Amino acid sequence: MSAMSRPSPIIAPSLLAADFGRLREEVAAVERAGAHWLHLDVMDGHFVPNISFGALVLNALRPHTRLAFDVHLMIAPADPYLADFAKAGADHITVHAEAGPHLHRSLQTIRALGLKAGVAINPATPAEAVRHVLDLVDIVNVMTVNPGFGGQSFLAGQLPKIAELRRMVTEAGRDIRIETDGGIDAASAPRALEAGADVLIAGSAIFGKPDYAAAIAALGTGD
Ligand SMILES: O=C(CO)[C@@H](O)[C@H](O)COP(=O)(O)O
Ligand SMILES: [Fe+2]
Repeated sequence: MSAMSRPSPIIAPSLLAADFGRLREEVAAVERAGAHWLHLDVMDGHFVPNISFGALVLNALRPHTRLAFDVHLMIAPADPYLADFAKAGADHITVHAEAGPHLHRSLQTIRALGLKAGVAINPATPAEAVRHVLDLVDIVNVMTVNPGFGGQSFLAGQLPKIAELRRMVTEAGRDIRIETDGGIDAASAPRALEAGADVLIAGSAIFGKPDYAAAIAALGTGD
């Protein structure tokens, strides 16, 4: 699809790259700058080698923004915490296919909580891993870095997987968003969109820039 005919992507700034001493202001700033969703990376120091923040931070931010909270759980197991994140204000909860032990059950639980359900897959995980849960998901998150840290380089080898997932989603005939997560900047964004992603998650490429609105515009248009 050409850039001309492609619909505008959803832009989801990743809070992981924000100034943690000024989270409320940072969220307000990306909302003013035109962000569509806020991506919240929850890390447990076990499933991934880093610890970020948990439901208390979502709860504290929830009254201060209308942005949808797109919560990316990099925790294992996730199930004992799903209700906490729902209560704290998550709109979407994404769990990793690799986090186990029962992906199908985790997705059922998220839906039963009344939220949009997402599945994320690591770079080494094939697209096929999500085929049998496509009837339960609203979002597929394709990790374009190894999860755990912001500021890593985009793994272009994941582009064929994004394209394969786009074909699978089209065949499934369901309205499922495909996120590309990690290393997204003005150079990689158009490649991910061309492959079939429709949600761009970006931390450093937005919060690392002085002008958030310009940074968001640069991702959406590839300028
Ligand atoms: O889930 C993750 C990392 O595990 C991402 O959401 C990153 O936070 C994206 O950061 P950048 O690569 O855009 O800096
Ligand atoms: Fe993420």
